[in-house]
Amino acid sequence: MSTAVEVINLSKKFHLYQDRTQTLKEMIIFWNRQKMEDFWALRDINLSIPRGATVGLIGRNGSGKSTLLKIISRILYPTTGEVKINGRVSTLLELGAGFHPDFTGRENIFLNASILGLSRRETERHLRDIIDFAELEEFIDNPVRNYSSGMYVRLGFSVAVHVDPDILLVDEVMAVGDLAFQKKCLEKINEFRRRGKTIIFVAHDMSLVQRICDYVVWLEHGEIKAQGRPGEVINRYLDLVASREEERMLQEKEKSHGQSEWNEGETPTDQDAGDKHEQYIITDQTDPPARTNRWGNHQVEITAVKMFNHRGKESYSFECGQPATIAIHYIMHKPVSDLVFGIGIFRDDGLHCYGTNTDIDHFEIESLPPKGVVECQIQSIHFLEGRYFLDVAAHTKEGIPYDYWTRCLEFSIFSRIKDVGVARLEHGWVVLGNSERALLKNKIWRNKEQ
Ligand SMILES: Nc1ncnc2c1ncn2[C@@H]1O[C@H](COP(=O)(O)OP(=O)(O)OP(=O)(O)O)[C@@H](O)[C@H]1O
Repeated sequence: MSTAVEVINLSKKFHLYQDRTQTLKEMIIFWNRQKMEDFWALRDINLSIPRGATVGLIGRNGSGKSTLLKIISRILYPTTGEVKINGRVSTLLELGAGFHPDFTGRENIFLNASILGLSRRETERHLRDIIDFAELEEFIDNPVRNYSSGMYVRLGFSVAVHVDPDILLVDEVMAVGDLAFQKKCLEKINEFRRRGKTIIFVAHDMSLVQRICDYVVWLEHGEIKAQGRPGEVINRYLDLVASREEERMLQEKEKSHGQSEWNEGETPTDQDAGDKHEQYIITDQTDPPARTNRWGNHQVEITAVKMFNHRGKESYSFECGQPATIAIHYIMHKPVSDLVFGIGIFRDDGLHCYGTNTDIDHFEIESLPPKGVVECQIQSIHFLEGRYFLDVAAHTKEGIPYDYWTRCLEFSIFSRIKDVGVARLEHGWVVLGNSERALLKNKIWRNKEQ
């Protein structure tokens, strides 16, 4: 198979100017003393992309993906190394690149197409298709400075695909368009794949990369961390993202540790507790409480709350569907007979996602040591990707709080699948013909009768 793009020992250095002057006077005096630092955005990249491959460039912000794409499309030049290209390249980089804001959409089509190597006559031949694909008929003679970001991206994508390139380079612009346009872009990309074109695109949406790429290159600090089949590379990348997130959450928890502890003398009364509870519920409708909040009569005190992952390691970052354990450490200052432990999980926009307690779950607490740990063991935490907050409480069966602790900790969920909503429902899909459907109905009906 012949090679479409070959990147050989490529590195790119930027000069970063550290301008420390504060005033005009300082600028004039120190104009030639600006401190300049070298920054290597890419280091020793070697890649060989075969013709017809769809390649995803992944990596965290600032890892060098766009810089690599710009060098391949000859917008930037490498500091060392070289790029060999086999075929006509069309690029869709950041929003509005290659557009003049004062020109109309129509004028920009000609400008953009000429940058991408099309003659005026060729552009005229494709003009109708470009406008139709971009769905900009009504606005095509307006200056593009009046366009929305979605309109910009539609026009840019439309030109980029209609110049009939051999190699299509797309930075993460698809995320800007609406769902209908994203679908159209994907159809076009799939059509390109069928026609054996080479596509290199930058994406943060791993499910998209998984779906359409044959090959993935993962950049980290300007170097290739891994490359190969999408499943393997994406899993390694997501594992690293998850472990960094876990570290961050642990550090944040350590930082906030102690902030929510209450002082002996400040223990609120039951009356205060009732008031605060009400306050909390009201705030919860629109804006979750910004800080942790505690109240109760302190006969049973929650001394610490921790979360653990499926390996039993303390963790505040979980993959959707994995087990999670909430451990509530308590001390009983006075023996109590009707103790209930509860949890509440809130999304960062305040949505109450789940709540339960030992009473609802009919978990009878018969003899409780004066000091111990109660664990809520969740088999699969099915919330979708996002930030969540945990409330824990020890209270009587009537709901009188011994210790009620809102937002006692924050945790995050990440997911390799991009379904939407609040929680993942375990499900499957089947396709049935009409006769099978009828059989199935009969079966369900018979089952009901039994
Ligand atoms: N013209 C420039 N001058 C100086 N530094 C630059 C320039 N362009 C990019 N950089 C730096 O190079 C690094 C890589 O940037 P690049 O845009 O390639 O990253 P990226 O992986 O595409 O990030 P993102 O996912 O946020 O788009 C960043 O630290 C960025 O600040």
